[in-house]
Amino acid sequence: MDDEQSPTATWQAKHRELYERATRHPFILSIRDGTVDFSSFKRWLGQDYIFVREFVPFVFSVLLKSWKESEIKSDMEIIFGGAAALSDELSWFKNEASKWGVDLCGITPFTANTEYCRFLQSFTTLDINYTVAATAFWAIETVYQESFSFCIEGDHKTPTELLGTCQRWGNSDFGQYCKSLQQIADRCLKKAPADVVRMAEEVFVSVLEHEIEFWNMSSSE
Ligand SMILES: Cc1ncc(CN)c(N)n1
Repeated sequence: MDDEQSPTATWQAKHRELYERATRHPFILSIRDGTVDFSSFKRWLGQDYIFVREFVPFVFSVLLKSWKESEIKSDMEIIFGGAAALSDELSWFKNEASKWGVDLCGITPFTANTEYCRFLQSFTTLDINYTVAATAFWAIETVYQESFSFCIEGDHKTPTELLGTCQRWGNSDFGQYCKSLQQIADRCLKKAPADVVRMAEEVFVSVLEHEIEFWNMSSSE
């Protein structure tokens, strides 16, 4: 797709500074240069497990909206693929937590996580349309894809213990999946009325802000 006609690519350029703060956060840079504090990684792991549990109903609500509102059948299949993968993802968190000695039952969500989860919940209502929800979904997945793929690209010094985590979201299949979500969002945005496009852009910015806060929370004491 031509970038000039892609609303999502236009926003990535327009909000470049914020976008870089979300996808090149110091926490991610510390993984890539090998200086990461493992206690920060463990904090991220426990908090992200809580987030992903909340992400499940969010993704299924996007799936439901696509079934109701999209005339393109492949949308549902792509989103269902993402939804189905979440079961494996939760198992991965449990496995990883036991490797790192993180007790997932004893974790209290930090404020940044609670606020992000509340934001996710706000999309599950019927009045939020498919275009806006699909844009949020694309943005959430893409921040992780761009962040973690950077940790395994080029001349990285990512610790061996963290390579599996980085590959989970940084692998090329996940990158392709994010591109498919971007195409869905772009197609919907191109035919959406101006107020919906405006709302979707606000949602894109909010996702970036929540992601930055999530990294901040993970990397601070
Ligand atoms: C905070 C956050 N953002 C995105 C993802 C990718 N699903 C995640 N696991 N956690």
